[in-house]
Amino acid sequence: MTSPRFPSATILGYPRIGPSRELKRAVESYWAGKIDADELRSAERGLRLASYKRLRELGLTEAASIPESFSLYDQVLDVTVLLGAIPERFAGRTGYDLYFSLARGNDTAPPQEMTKWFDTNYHYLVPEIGPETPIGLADRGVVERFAEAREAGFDVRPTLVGPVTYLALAKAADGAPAEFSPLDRLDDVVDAYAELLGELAAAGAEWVQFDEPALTSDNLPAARSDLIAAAFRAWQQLAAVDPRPNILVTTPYGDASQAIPALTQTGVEAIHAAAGQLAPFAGSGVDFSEVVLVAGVIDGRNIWTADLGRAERSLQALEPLGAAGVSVSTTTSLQHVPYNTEVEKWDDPELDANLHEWLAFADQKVREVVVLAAGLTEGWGTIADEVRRSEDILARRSRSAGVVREDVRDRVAAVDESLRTRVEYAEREPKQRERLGLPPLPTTTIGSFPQTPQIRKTRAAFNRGEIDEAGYLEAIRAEIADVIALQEGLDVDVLVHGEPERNDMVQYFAELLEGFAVTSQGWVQSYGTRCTRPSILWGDVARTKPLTTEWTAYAQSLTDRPVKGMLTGPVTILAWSFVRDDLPIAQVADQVALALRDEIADLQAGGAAIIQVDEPALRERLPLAEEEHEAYLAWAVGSFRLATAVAEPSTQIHTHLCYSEFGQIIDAIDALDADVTSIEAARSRMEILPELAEHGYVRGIGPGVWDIHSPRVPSTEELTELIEAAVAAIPASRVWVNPDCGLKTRAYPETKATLENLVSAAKAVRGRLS
Ligand code: MET
Ligand SMILES: [Zn+2]
Repeated sequence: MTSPRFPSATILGYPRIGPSRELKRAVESYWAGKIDADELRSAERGLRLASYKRLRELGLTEAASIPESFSLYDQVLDVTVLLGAIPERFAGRTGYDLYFSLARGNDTAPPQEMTKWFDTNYHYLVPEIGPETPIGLADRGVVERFAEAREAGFDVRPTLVGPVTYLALAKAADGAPAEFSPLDRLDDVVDAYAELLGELAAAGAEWVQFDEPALTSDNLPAARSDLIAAAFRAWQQLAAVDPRPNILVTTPYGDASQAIPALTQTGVEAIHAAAGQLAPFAGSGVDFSEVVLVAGVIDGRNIWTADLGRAERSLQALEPLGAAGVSVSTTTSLQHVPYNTEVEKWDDPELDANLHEWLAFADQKVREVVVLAAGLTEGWGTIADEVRRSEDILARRSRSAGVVREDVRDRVAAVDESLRTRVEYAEREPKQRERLGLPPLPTTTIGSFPQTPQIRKTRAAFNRGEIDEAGYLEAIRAEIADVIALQEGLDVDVLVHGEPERNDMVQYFAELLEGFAVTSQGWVQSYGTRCTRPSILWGDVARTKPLTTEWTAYAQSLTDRPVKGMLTGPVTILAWSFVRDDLPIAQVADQVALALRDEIADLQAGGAAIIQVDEPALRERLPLAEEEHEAYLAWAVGSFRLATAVAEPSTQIHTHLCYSEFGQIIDAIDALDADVTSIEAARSRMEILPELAEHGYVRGIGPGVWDIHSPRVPSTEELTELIEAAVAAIPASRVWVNPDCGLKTRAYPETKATLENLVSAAKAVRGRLS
């Protein structure tokens, strides 16, 4: 076999939302009926071509080096449409109507479920596959986009989710037999992909990329060894298709070591993995002589300027493998980082200068890849200046003020187990019961109340300097007063202040703590048209002023009912930020935990009887490799406990988790040692409860009875049933009644109506208990 040439430099994927979120605006305008389908089509096309042009300018000039990684909404949804694997409730729909119905539902059909993509904060739409689901080559978008690019003068590399990963992420369709697994349909998917390969070859595609991150995860329903065996079979079959383009199979996110030997035997021309996972195969006997190794050396998920010297060494370490070729790439798609640091301006001039050189967003990362590829192909001497420059930046970064603070380091070093330990729950419980005097099945909400357009406008006006601080504080106070009055009127037992002062539950804290920077343009797609701006944790974390006490105290001054203090926990603050790479994560987490600990101490001193510390990201960051679970959960749980163990026995600590399949982390949830835990449960109709009961979880639990992801108002009867299901599984004395999550994305009409029903339902069940 002759070894086909793979471009020396590439990336696995590029952000697609648009540098100024143009895609978001176009799609939302289409939904709102402000632009028509033709206008949306031309907006999409414009964005794709602009990306290719930009990537070429940045140095991806070889044929097939630019990935065609655009998606209008989600890359998994794209494959569902490609395969025509459409659940029956969407029958008869086509085009944009079908695509967006699958994503968002319509009058008659609820959307496909959404869940997190591997260990990232990106959400994909879960395919629903049954024994009868149609699967074939139903859509030619991939081929059309290749032709569109070629017509505009770009030789791109079509990129799509691979067959095994697609099915591994699917769930069994409703009504499928119990023993059915979506992976049973692998042959059908492979047939469709084989046909696609033929069409891409006919269109002139030289390379095509298939992403198979499922092969790096132990957290999927199928065992990793089964996934690797399935991939071996699928890729052997696809490699046998003739004619076809050359195939690159990628294995981003987790550790691909287990999958690599099998992939080398399939006949595909190129394999991508992180360089550090490839190098240990030197001398292993695995034969790489027939494959090109596309080595991930630039981290696709962090935002730090790379150490090019280190990257150079990790590329050199691949030489002994004797591969048919080595190319330079990113570890993952760049869809997880913002576009370009150059458009940022940080408010502190010193930080501004520093961060610009310390940070690499997508465009800067493309440059790093291109530089390294030049070193690899033209000799390392040719990039010596760039390597030195990157090393100088890293040296300056490590010496910069605020990166290391002795006071913070000393305090973390002095932490011992006693600081993470409260007295026994058995001792806390009666004290809290007496102090709070709550009825059985107490009602509460998760924290945020609707963020009305009015609040958003006020915040924007404040940020633009159009209203002064006094005016802003007054507006927020008025909002808090309304929310307190509303909850009292509804007869909710434990109140919240509603979080109107928070734009985002992580950014709010990042703005107030030392060691963080927030961006103004650093948008990253979370799902569909939703984007977040992750904060950047660059230095040692310290709390130099209270974070929330003022709002909580004000809210409490308005009512005799308990108002919960409301904080975001250390794991979630880290998970939804870009975290420094120069300090072990466990220490970073403890720094954040100590800052929160001081806040909890202040809230407590101010009289707060209940403090909630949210950890919705606990499950999301569970490492993909099973052998790393224990270490992760140890620091995650440890940091939560360090923050919260400052609470007196009579102070009730709540936590809130959502979006999660809890099974794998039930021990960890227990180990958090919170007095009350609220969890998402409505969508799964309380499925989690028997599991919790079996586990022997003895503290308070608030299974969400209201799915807040849609504006639907559940009836009192429906809510009553769910509460009854809860008290059937768990002793009533421990059950709390609350929604699944915060209400900030909801509007007031459905919020009022549902809370009214929720309080009535709790009272009805309460009445039956006594
Ligand atoms: C994603 S979890 C959200 C928790 C937060 N306290 C809220 O109510 O919005
Ligand atoms: Zn939540």
